[in-house]
Amino acid sequence: MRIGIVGYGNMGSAFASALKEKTQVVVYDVDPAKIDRARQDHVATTESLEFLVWNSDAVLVAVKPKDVPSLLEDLKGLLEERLLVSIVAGLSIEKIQRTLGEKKVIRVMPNVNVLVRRGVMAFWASPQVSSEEKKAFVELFSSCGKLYEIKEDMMDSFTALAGSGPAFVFKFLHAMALSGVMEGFPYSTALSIVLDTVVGSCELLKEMGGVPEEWVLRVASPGGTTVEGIKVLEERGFVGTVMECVRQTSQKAKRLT
Ligand SMILES: NC(=O)C1=CN([C@@H]2O[C@H](COP(=O)(O)OP(=O)(O)OC[C@H]3O[C@@H](n4cnc5c(N)ncnc54)[C@H](OP(=O)(O)O)[C@@H]3O)[C@@H](O)[C@H]2O)C=CC1
Ligand SMILES: O=C(O)[C@@H]1CCC=N1
Repeated sequence: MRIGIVGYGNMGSAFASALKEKTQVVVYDVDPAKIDRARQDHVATTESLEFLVWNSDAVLVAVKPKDVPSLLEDLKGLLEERLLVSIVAGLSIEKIQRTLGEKKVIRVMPNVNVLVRRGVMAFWASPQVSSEEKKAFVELFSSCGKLYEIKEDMMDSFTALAGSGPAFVFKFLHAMALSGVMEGFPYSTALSIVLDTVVGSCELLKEMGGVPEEWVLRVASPGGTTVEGIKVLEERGFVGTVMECVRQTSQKAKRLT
């Protein structure tokens, strides 16, 4: 499955870097600086959308929601039997088909971790996509990380948890690293300590199983240090704040396009 990527920004470049190891990839971007960057990254480029489509089996749409309407108009009439893979947040298959007609569309919600082949992605295919095409898509995109097939009505929730999720994790990492600075460590040392702690905790949970709260109790010794910190998180509504953060993010996805 040859892939043509429209938009070489954060996500287009992440997918290009992962997919070019597995298949033929060509990218197109309206910004000449992005085309230059793609060339520096040794990714094949084109300055023509037509060329990109004609030389692809699947076209990956990686532009911002505001740029989608005009791009879909440009793709109309070009796509023919090719697959359209959209990673645009909040953009339903129905909205895409309203412009393009009943084309083959796979809606994907990835996250930036595709850059290191550890993406967490969900997808949902329109009925026009054959089981062979779906299989080929799954095989290829699995090289970018983990794929979940979910119903389209859960896509906005997935966007909040996994698509935006890395930003929330990075905010937490920064907060912990700053705490380390307050305790007297240089920022870089504090960040390294925090990263190792977070990665180790995730690996422990994945390997040993159980739910996070069980492990909280294993860390928090009776009358010890940890429980003092937990009390502050409880008093300041940490869990509720995170839940509201995900809910607001998910709701925004519904208003995006
Ligand atoms: N960033 C993330 O972590 C995630 C993003 N997404 C989705 O991925 C999509 C892309 O996001 P992101 O990579 O961050 O965006 P970026 O702005 O980094 O990249 C988009 C690129 O597409 C270019 N572009 C705009 N219009 C066109 C066009 N008609 N043809 C070709 N290129 C065009 C833009 O140029 P210019 O800047 O000049 O407009 C820009 O270089 C969004 O729809 C977003 O919802 C999904 C999951 C995660
Ligand atoms: O912030 C956004 O709109 C996109 C979608 C998920 C992550 N970034």
